[in-house]
Amino acid sequence: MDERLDSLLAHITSAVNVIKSEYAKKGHSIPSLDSPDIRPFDLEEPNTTLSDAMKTVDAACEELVATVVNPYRRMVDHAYDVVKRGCICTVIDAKVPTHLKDAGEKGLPVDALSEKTGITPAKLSRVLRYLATKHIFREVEPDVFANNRYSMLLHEDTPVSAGISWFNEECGQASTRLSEVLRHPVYGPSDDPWACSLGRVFEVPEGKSFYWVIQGNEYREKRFADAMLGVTEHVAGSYASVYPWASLPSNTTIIDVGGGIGQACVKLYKSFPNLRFVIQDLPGPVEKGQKFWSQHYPEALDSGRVSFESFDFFQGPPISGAEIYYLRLISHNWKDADFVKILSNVRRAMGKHSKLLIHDHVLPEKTLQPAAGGTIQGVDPVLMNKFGFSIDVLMLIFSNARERRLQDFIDVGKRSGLKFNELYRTGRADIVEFTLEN
Ligand SMILES: C[S@@+](CC[C@H](N)C(=O)[O-])C[C@H]1O[C@@H](n2cnc3c(N)ncnc32)[C@H](O)[C@@H]1O
Repeated sequence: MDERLDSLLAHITSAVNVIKSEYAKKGHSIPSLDSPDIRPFDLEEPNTTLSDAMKTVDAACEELVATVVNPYRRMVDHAYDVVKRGCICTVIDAKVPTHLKDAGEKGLPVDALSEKTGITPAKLSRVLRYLATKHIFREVEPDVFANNRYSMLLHEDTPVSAGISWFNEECGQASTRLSEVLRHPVYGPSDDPWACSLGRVFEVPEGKSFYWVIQGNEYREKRFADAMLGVTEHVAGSYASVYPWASLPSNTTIIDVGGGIGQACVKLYKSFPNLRFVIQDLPGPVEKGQKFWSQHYPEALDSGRVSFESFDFFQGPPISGAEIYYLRLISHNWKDADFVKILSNVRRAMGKHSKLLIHDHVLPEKTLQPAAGGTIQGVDPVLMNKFGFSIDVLMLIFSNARERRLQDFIDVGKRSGLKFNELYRTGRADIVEFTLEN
């Protein structure tokens, strides 16, 4: 056991040195937790070296803690996650990070925050103090709180806050039903989206999915679109730099299938003038997407480089004959049979030279086997293989679907008449490229 502990400590030290040197290349040190300012790598795409080092620290510290602390205490700590969830919901709903923004590093006394939020000072103080112990907010002096690097992400203007609010409310409620649903004689064995935990919480009718819950509900639809803006960027990895977008010919058209409000296209639009984009989704997201782009990038719509078109990927193919069909974070929402329907519809639109890109988590074949990739020297492959499993279970809760291994993607591709071409590792969700089988 001592050997494993020594190895974990060595991995942590070496990975932290990699992180320090990546910041140093940008002329910075690793930002202090107290700083609410935006720092390098907060917004830009992480490179794979940095993201592998961060993953290593994350997984190694978790294993280290699990090894050395009292298991009883640790298990109870896991149960205390419900406390964290309740407190995070409270500060988002009461807009605490927004109220603290102008107060800067000095922060605000809890009495002043109480006036703004309507929450009793003594109770608000306990919520904020607990979160401060988890490095979300800072207690500057007794009963005076300030934003820090983490609480700033919960500010109402950040898409991350919409994502967390969505996670906490819709997925949070659904997760409390997981045990009951998995043991239910009808819902348990089913792999239909309506029969999952979230489906049962929101009474989704047979044949429908989570998207039925939000369709036409202005608040839920907008929050989901905003959530995807922040959450999907976080899981997308270095997709703009890893895939050879720049080498695609001028005027290459990307069809972003189920592209929401076109969030994945923003970065590509800004970085690659050779690309044009058609974002296809259900009517609600399409309408919100048109609004979003006309507000932030009107020239994209005016020039015709970005356009929107409603469609239902179960009912028919997207626009035909484009060079690239791009499906980001679509596959993990659907069971194999449904995903094959979607892919088969996309295949009908593809030409001889079209490529189809599935951008989603690619799970390791086995968690306890060396991962493919791992770009930092001395990286422990077993530590690197721990990621992707929380979102896999989230998909079970959310839609009875799952994350897939590379072989699973190759199999569903084959069933849809598609041939696997190449895997592009991005450090988070990866890109799997297919072409037509014949
Ligand atoms: C998890 S989101 C991913 C959005 C976007 N691709 C991204 O990566 O940010 C799934 C998207 O699939 C869309 N979608 C769900 N059902 C659909 C359907 N039947 N036809 C077309 N789009 C659909 C949703 O509206 C949503 O925008």
